[in-house]
Amino acid sequence: MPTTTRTIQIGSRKSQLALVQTYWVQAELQKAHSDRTFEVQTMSTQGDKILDVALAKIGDKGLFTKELELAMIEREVDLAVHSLKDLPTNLPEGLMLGAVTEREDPADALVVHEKHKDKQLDTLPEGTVVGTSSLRRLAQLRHYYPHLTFKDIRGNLNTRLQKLDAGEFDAIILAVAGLQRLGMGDRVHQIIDPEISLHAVGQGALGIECRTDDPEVLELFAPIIHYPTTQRCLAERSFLRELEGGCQVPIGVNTTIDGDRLTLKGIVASLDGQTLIKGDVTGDITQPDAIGIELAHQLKGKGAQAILDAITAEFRA
Ligand SMILES: NCc1[nH]cc(CCC(=O)O)c1CC(=O)O
Repeated sequence: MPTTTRTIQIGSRKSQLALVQTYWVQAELQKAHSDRTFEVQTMSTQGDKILDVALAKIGDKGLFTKELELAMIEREVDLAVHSLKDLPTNLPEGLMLGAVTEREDPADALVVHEKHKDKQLDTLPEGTVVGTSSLRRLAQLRHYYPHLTFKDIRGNLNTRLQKLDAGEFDAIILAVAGLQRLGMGDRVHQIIDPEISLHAVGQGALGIECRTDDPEVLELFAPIIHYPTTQRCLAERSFLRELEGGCQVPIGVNTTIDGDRLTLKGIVASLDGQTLIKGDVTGDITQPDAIGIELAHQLKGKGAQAILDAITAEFRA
């Protein structure tokens, strides 16, 4: 009689979005492995605690993941569910990206105050105040809509929506996926065309992090891994890693699959929105890392490094 089957502990941030995502993974794992028990443990991360400083200034590397990673290394939890976009491309020694689940729409959305409900990005009036904390969104939108005024906004999704509805902002930019997962898909006013703004690396996908030395846990992921999403996200993450950028640099991507070919489009933008360096690479879907590296080299050849160096210098100052 197997009376000592190990209970699998899942770590999660406490934000509403993190909890929805974690409970979804817990339920999927439970469905696939009815003989096992999965428990959720929640914890606050640095990124949840520091709310008064612009994200770009505190340096984002692992801001939302560090406490969870420590808990995994100390074996208090066995896996952690992240918005893949918040998971750094280089993980601590002993931890790995064990699974990527099926992606939601990875695009960004315009969400507007009621008074602008008949407007779109290109019809919002001069001086409209648009809230975003993402340099990537800022740089790309500034390029195409220089008449808009961009202002930093922090806090979880609900806080941001409250600030918008209270009139602190005329509009805000959020990930479509986050709104959909929280059952607020009706707040998506306009899905931003990838021709205007490329999304963040890993946006819309969940990444499950675990210990490299725990095959028992790794095996549990097989039924919830989504292969096309995984290959797309591995290419996106390889591109970002090669450019040595975190999620708070103006780097955007878009990936598509056609048969066994994967196309990765990428952009590196200057903060003022003046310079956009774009490119794309198509390769074999089984070689996502090589595709990402090739695109990074292509964009560096077109001047991307100078933009990234200037941004690093600005935020160190
Ligand atoms: N940086 C915060 C964050 N991390 C993941 C999401 C949304 C869901 C996702 O992209 O998977 C968001 C909010 C947002 O960017 O609007």
